[in-house]
Amino acid sequence: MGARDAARAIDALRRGWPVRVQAADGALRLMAVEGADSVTLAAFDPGARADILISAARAQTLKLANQIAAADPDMPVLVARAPWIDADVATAISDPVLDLASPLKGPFMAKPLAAPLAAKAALRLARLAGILPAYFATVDGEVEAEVGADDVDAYDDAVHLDIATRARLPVSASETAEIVAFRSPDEPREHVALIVGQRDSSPPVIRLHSECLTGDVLGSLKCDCGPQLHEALHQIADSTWGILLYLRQEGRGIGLVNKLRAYALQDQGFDTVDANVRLGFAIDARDFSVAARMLDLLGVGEVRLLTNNPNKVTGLEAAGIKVAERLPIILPANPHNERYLATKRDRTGHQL
Ligand SMILES: Nc1nc2c(ncn2[C@@H]2O[C@H](COP(=O)(O)OP(=O)(O)OP(=O)(O)O)[C@@H](O)[C@H]2O)c(=O)[nH]1
Ligand SMILES: [Zn+2]
Repeated sequence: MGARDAARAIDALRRGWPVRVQAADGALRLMAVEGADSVTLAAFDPGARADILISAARAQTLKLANQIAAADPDMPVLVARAPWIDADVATAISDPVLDLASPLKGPFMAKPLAAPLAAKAALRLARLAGILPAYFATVDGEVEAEVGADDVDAYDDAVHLDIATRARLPVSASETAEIVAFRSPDEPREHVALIVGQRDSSPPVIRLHSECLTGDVLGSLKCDCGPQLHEALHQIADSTWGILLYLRQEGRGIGLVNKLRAYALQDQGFDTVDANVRLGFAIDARDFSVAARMLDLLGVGEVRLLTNNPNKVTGLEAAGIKVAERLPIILPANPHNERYLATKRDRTGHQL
């Protein structure tokens, strides 16, 4: 059933219920380590035999990666269950934020993965669910939801997006603005576009803004999102016409809770790139084809893009939108986001 199965599996995982992930090479029965306690773990795995599936990056931190000679550096790793590994120890194995507070005891043993494709799909599913990429893993037993590796990919597919509704929305940057909401039958995040000014045949000034609750709403000084959002709206309002696409890609696509985990790691000295990697995620998990699909639905094929991020330009172009011009959007740093901006410049290719 495609994305619908992925949606059910995501819902189950977030509730701490077991799911089965199937791929061409086999299946895994899984329960998220996040939120598991002795009661739910005993129900999932009465014999206390479930192993623990973690990301390659986490295995590396735990010095487990070289126990298994994997040709693929992104291959998840299965940590063999030992009698002393309970829900708390499994949480410590999974969550790098706890490393300073509770140094890991070990020794941990990695064991071969019987279904590597299923394991990889399980980690993709964790990102979509916004949970830590770590599971208790068995093969047999009851589950709440079953999902195939292809279903996981279908869930992320922007093609099913459609315009749900539109309305006039005067905003402080411009009284001539219209909001357009987009919906996908497959997943609940609702992206929106704010069209500002009088549409004509010239390419609009566009900003792709990825959601940042802390910056956009709370005025966080750790990033540049809030000021960029307002600056973008004003630059768009000063142009003939333009569109702000507000994309529900919190935390560069890892979700709010995982972004806040990344912040906790930044409090311990890691930068924004290393924090993501340490959690077991890609440096940037966003897919800008969703923005291209939104522009498509708005009948826009060519844009002038407000960004410092070359990946946004290539992402849009790869999805068929012509980027006639890149317009920089640079704002003064503050003492709290200086390092973040420097990391974007030095490690993720932002042109700052
Ligand atoms: N994972 C993670 N996400 C972060 C962190 N700081 C900010 N973000 C997220 O990063 C995204 C910032 O998005 P944008 O400003 O649209 O993109 P950008 O890649 O900085 O590119 P620009 O167009 O040049 O601003 C938002 O989704 C934020 O929630 C962090 O330390 N870790
Ligand atoms: Zn931000």
